[in-house]
Amino acid sequence: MSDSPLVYSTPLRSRFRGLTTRDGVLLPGVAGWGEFSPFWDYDAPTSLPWLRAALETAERGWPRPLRDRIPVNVTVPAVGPERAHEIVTRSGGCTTAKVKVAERGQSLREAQARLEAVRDALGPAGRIRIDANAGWDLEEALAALAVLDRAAGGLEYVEQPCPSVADLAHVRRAQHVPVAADESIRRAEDPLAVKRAEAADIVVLKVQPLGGVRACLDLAEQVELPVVVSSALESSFGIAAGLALAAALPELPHACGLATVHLFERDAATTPLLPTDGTLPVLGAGDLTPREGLAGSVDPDGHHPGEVDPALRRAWLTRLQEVRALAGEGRG
Ligand SMILES: O=C(O)CCC(=O)c1ccccc1C(=O)O
Ligand SMILES: [Mg+2]
Repeated sequence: MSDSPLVYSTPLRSRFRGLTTRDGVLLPGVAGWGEFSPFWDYDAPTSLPWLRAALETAERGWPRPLRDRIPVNVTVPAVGPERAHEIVTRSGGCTTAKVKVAERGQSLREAQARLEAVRDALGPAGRIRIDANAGWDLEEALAALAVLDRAAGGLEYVEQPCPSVADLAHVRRAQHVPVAADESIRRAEDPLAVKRAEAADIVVLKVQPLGGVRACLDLAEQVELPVVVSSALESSFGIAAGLALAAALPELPHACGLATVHLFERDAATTPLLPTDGTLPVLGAGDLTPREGLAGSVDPDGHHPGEVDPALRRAWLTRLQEVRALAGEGRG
């Protein structure tokens, strides 16, 4: 195993979270390669749990799994109905779809058409959940949910309809679609506020933003609500950590949001974690191998003709150093 960090970078097949590319670092360790890929708009303190998660994977590995395959949802970005239909049809057998709604600059009609297309592709037995990424106020959420629940032929749940915990609680009481909390957990000072306010039926947990598999297991135990493990739009290395969490949870009643590697044009691993029969396999921390292209072989002139822009590679190594320095302070 190489002993220096590797940087990956890939175009996305569809715009996602306003992004058209995704990149990150793989950190080597005795247990395997850990992914560190905080979004570029996150500062060093916000990126600290992401580093803890990467170091857990690289140095310690993961707790013992209780299951060996994890049911996953196909993730449908805020695309047009034809593309949405195609994504679901080519999902690798997923019977649950998670559809992005409340996209800035789009109308409710566009979300409605997307949901109709997804229902058509899934058939009547499929499950459909939506993610509004906190894009609605309370009034908009209630109006949109009535329309979208009908367009989807029934919703499994709505993820983060509104920004505030108080509004999540209100949405939950005012209509029948169950509510899942995402940003209210991973971006909150106090992730247990959701539980105290009875603001959600389900919590979405993400390994990197929440500081690792073990930190998420602790949180799941405290919050006492069903968990859906989801991706932070990571390469297969980050996804494998999510699968390890899903595999270690005492109960897993819902499909997880870990089938996002299809959104990458190039994964960072030699064997991408794409679903078959609607599930992904649970791996060990050392089971994935970085693709050759990431290393960027050094030619005799000292140039790096690898696929990753040298300036991007330097930017990641600088960022890694910054967050590592912060982690060191915390310990001292
Ligand atoms: O849950 C999924 O199916 C995919 C993951 C996903 O939607 C996501 C990916 C990156 C950043 C935020 C989110 C989100 O759930 O809001
Ligand atoms: Mg979400």
